[in-house]
Amino acid sequence: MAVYPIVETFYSIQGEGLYAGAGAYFVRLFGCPVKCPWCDTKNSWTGKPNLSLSSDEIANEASLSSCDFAVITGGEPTIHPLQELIDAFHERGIKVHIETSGYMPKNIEADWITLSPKLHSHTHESYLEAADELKFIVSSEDEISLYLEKFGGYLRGKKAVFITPEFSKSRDAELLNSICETVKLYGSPLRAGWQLHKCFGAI
Ligand SMILES: Nc1nc2[nH]cc(C(=O)O)c2c(=O)[nH]1
Ligand code: SF4
Ligand SMILES: [Mg+2]
Repeated sequence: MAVYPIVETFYSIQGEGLYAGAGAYFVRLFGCPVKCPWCDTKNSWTGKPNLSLSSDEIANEASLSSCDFAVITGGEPTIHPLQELIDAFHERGIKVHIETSGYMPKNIEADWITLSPKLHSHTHESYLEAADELKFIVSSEDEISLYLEKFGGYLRGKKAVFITPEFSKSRDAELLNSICETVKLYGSPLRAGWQLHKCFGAI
């Protein structure tokens, strides 16, 4: 049975994306080769994991909560062999959402895929095609244009494409205004994104 390096597991509300506001069981796996300078979970790739848990141990703990779905995040969770963990959740009737940057080629089947490609890192085509929703994390107006130039060909058919301010810029009036103007200009599937859990003081 696979054992996973864990930063933390917790039951909270999904703070991001189309499922924002729903109860979700989070599994934050350790390790990320992408190393974004503004990463808000640097403890997921610096230092060491806090514990190791098997797929059954993780899914058993989640099944004690009332969650409909688990969110496997990181770090970059897809550097680990995830299918066994996904199957363990499914055996217990829990759906699985994955948060990835698309760093690895897609080799898993999940119920929902949130892809947050990064401008400085390679994004595998397989995730760009399969993702249910996209999330562009932006630090400046220029980055909004760069994301749309680089990934504009993949927006069609997505359930939503969020443009979300990087957390230290989440009160930057100029950047927020640029996000609103971009959404107004292009329309669907673009949406202004936000981190709801941080407004609620949740993890
Ligand atoms: N509440 C909550 N929702 C989240 N959605 C995506 C998260 C992530 O860190 O990937 C996250 C997170 O860290 N907390
Ligand atoms: S891909 Fe995600 S976890 Fe990895 S450094 Fe970037 S923001 Fe942090
Ligand atoms: Mg987070």
